[in-house]
Order: sequence, then C-alpha cells, then structure tokens
Amino acid sequence: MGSESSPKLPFLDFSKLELSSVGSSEWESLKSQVREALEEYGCFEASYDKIPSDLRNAFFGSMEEIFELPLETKLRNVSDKPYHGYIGNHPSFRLYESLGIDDVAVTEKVEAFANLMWPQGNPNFSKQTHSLVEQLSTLDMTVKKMIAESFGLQKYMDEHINSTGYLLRIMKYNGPNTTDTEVGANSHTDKNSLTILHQNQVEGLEVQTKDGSWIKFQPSTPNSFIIMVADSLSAWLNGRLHSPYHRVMMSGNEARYSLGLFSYPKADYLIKVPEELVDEQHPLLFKPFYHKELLSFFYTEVGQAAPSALHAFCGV
Ligand SMILES: O=C(O)CCC(=O)C(=O)O
Ligand SMILES: [Fe+2]
Repeated sequence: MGSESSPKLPFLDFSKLELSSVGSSEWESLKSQVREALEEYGCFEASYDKIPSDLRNAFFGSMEEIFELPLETKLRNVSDKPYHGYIGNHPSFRLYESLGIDDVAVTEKVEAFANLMWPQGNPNFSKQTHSLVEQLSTLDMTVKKMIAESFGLQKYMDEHINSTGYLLRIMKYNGPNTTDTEVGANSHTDKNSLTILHQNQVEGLEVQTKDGSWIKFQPSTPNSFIIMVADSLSAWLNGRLHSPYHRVMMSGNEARYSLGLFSYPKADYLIKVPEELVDEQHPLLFKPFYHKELLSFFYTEVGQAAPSALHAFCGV
C-alpha cells in the first residue's frame, strides 16, 4: 500500500509566479492549469512561498494557545451568522473545535477578536493575522482573476473585488485515540465563493472526485495550500466549475490544526450568472441569490436534508 499509488490532487506552483504578472507566459500557463484542475477536481494543491515559515509557525503557535484558553473565553467568539463563531462540544463531532474571525481583512475586527481572547489584546497575534490574510487574500484574488479571464469574464473582476468579504476560521481536530478512523468534519461543500485551506503536519482532509472516490490530501510541501471552489462561485459560473465534497477523517492521537480563509460575496451583492455563460449548450442553472440567504437556508432542516443545498435553494 505505498503512497505512490494513492491518487493525488493536482499540484500547481504559485511560488515562481509574480502575482502582478498578468499576461506573462507563466501567468498564461498557470491559468490553464488552474482551469484544468478545477474542471476535474474543483480544487488543487498550490505551493505558495509568500508566507514565511516563521510566520506560519508563529500563527500555528497562536492557534494552539487559543484552543487552550478556558471554554468561557472561547465562547465569547460569537457571530450573528451561523457557523461563524465558536463551535465545540458538538454532539456529532466530538473531535472538532473552531473559532472564526469575520471581516478579517479589517484590522479592527482582528483586534476585537484578540481583545476577547486575551485581557490585554495581543499585538503579535494581530500582526501575524494581518500578514497571513494579506498574502492569502492576494492568492484568492489571483486565482479568481485567472478563473474570470479563462471564462472571458474579466469585466466583472472589479465588482468582485469590491464586494468580497473574508472569514478566517481556525480549526482543531483532536486525535480519536483509538485504532479506528473517526469523522472530524462531515462531507460537505462550502457555501462561500473560494476557500483556501492550510494545515499542520497531521493529515485528515479528503476530497471527493467526480466518480465518488475519496482522495486523501497529503501536502507535498510545508507551504502547500488547498484552493477550492465553493458553492457561490460555482453558481456564478453557471456550474462550469463545481464545488467538491470534502470531509475530515481523523486517526491516531495527534491533534490536527487547520485554517481556512473563506472569501464570500458581501451581503448586498446579488450573485447572478453572467450572460456570457448562458447559451443553448449551457442553459441557465441558477436563479440570482444572495450568499447570506444561501447560508441561512443551508442551516434550516430542509437545507440540511437536501442532497445539494445550492440546487435546492436556487436551482432553476
Ligand atoms: O480542516 C480542514 O482542512 C477542512 C475544513 C473545512 O472543510 C471547512 O471548514 O469548511
Ligand atoms: Fe469545507
């Protein structure tokens, strides 16, 4: 059972790319790799060296520190949006714990979070988060720009940039401490537009392929990130790219730490399939909708029971 034979997600190297080099041969080559990978898998592994290892290590250190805080402190992380604040002690997912910082590109939001967690705030944590989010949101926009160009939708980029919000979520999955594998996070598709995931050395993320099999994500380098299409982007693209099902399966006794930068269309942005993507071969698949409404629907009983909340909510 050598790992050589296990299927792997496509690996794309963003480290060599000058992210401003739109139109260069490197850009064009990476853009077609992005399109190909996303058409097949809805996601890919990106190596990205703009986040130095000391920043990465410091941030994972802060994450460990946060999860070790008393429960009543972590419970201060509340949000009016579902699944955006503290989650822990979930009856079905005993291994999982997470906290979220919404609007994380706004400095004051990070500071407000730090002030909730630490009595005197934590300028180091705020600085780390700022640098991390700056680099990851650049990566998010770069990939979106490539996708838009590839579908001839450049003219929509400005409105996208102006209407994008970012949620940063930090996650911890305890090892089950048994010989069995246990679900850390159930199979789901993300509801936002594009997700960027990063983890420590403990594996567990699995992505479902079109034929229904599961690929275990094994990072090729310490600076690997998973970039994944989520429902709102898939719908905007009239289903031309899909949002893959993924889950976290845990074994062993080591804790897995991961972080996700979830970009989403802001509350007042109506997601509407561009006319460029609708023709006889590609009939309109989704009615216009707001991301926040999709999110609320997903957490209703009907939304939870639907095989695809996206299709149930706004499928034509
Ligand atoms: O922990 C991970 O790598 C995945 C988390 C995830 O899928 C999510 O939060 O939506
Ligand atoms: Fe997810």
